[in-house]
Amino acid sequence: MTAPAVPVLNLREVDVVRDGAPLLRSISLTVHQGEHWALLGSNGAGKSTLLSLAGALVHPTRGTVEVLGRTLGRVDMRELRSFVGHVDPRHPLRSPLRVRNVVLTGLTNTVEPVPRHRPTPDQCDRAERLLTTLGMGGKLDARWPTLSHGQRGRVLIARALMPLPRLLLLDEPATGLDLAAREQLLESLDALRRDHPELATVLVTHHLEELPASTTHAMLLRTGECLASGAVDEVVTTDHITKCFDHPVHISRTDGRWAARALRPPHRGTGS
Ligand SMILES: Nc1ncnc2c1ncn2[C@@H]1O[C@H](COP(=O)(O)OP(=O)(O)OP(=O)(O)O)[C@@H](O)[C@H]1O
Repeated sequence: MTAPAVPVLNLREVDVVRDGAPLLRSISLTVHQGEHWALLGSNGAGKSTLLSLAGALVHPTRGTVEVLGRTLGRVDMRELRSFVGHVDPRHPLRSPLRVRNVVLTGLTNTVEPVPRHRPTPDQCDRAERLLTTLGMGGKLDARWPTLSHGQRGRVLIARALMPLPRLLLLDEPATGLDLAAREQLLESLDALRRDHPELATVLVTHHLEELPASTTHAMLLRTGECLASGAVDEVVTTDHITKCFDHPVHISRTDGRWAARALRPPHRGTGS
């Protein structure tokens, strides 16, 4: 009998308190390889705080957080971080690096290339393959400042994947994208998940329309507490989302994708 795989991420009864304010309360979450979680909730619900725990950027105030089997507080957080892909849409690159070189900075986890670091031919091939999977194969030599927001987002995902992370964290990756760019990004994420079945991902968003069809699980956060968590079709329901956003909405799923529509109060006619 094989031993059960160690979860990629495991939070048990986690509280985060900052300046006396509870940001997360009693959160438990277990993510296994091959699972693709959506973290949903309104502004200030605690999604980014939870993602910071998963990315080994902050410690919990109470409870236990294990990232890739290592317990926060007992490991070198900086080293652990290098095994987690974290896509930050506010990537602070200013120089006109070529796309392939932006992706290679993922190996050193730096914004600019490290002067004496020479990637191997295998690593260069891998950067190209990732960019191709993400639909950027035609832009390998384009310069960073010339890319659109959507193209930058896809390059940053390839960059985060360079060190072969087992966990990829995506903080609102579709924010600010136009319709076509959003759809391309979501298709790229679906393709990535197909090509890397061992990868686990956690994606934060406010918008159900920004969930890739390959999403397998979801957690709903409301003012720092977990409202529902588990298989996506049991969690992303009209009832749960209405409670989560404190607003009456109707949720539908078509061809794998979700849509939310606000319910209006019944129209009162003026006649009779
Ligand atoms: N260092 C801090 N000290 C005090 N409060 C904080 C701190 N960091 C975040 N907060 C507060 O914690 C709450 C949760 O923040 P967080 O960024 O995790 O929410 P979020 O769900 O990601 O929100 P959004 O969707 O708006 O990005 C917010 O009310 C925020 O103002």
